[in-house]
Amino acid sequence: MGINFSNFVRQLLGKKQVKIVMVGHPHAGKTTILYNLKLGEVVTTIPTIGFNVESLEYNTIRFVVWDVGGGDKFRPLWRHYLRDSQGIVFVVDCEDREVITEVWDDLKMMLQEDALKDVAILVIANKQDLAHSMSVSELEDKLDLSRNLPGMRWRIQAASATQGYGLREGFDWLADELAKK
Ligand SMILES: Nc1nc2c(ncn2[C@@H]2O[C@H](COP(=O)(O)OP(=O)(O)OP(=O)(O)O)[C@@H](O)[C@H]2O)c(=O)[nH]1
Ligand SMILES: [Mg+2]
Repeated sequence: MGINFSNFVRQLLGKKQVKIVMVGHPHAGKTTILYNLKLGEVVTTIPTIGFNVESLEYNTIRFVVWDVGGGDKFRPLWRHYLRDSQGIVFVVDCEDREVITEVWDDLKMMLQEDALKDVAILVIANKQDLAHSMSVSELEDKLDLSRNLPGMRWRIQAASATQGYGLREGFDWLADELAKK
């Protein structure tokens, strides 16, 4: 029979639900991304105090996406949000070449935790619509993901949350990776 048993059970029980946590520097575009994917439109945002959480439906998966404020006050709390997540979306404002290192150093430390060794990491190289933004290859050099995340699943996706491109491709990759487990 061609039917896979776990898919069959899933059809009976409903979609597989996974927790995704979106982190990044303040102003990187996390909330804009969340609501673009949820509502299909660009909403006016204010800096997130605490978090927003929304569910997004994919074919066989329901993402529960936590968009956590990037401000200094909230960054120490990322670790708690990340703890039981299956996917991490790291959003980078590619127009800003200075701030990335500091946030990446924090996140790299958190990713050392054993509980996170199986997470899939989607890096959104956001604000590609701006003339002087870093390209994907420049960002890849800066983050040095192969060296910093040995053995982990990751992808860098060029995107513009305000223009609406790149987001679907990135989250499709995440859904494919997480459907495998
Ligand atoms: N040009 C451009 N602007 C963007 C893009 N994505 C987001 N923005 C703008 O960047 C600003 C900050 O976006 P937010 O989504 O609030 O950023 P955030 O990462 O949620 O910030 P915090 O909640 O403070 O952590 C807003 O003015 C957005 O319209 C993009 O792809 N291109
Ligand atoms: Mg926000």
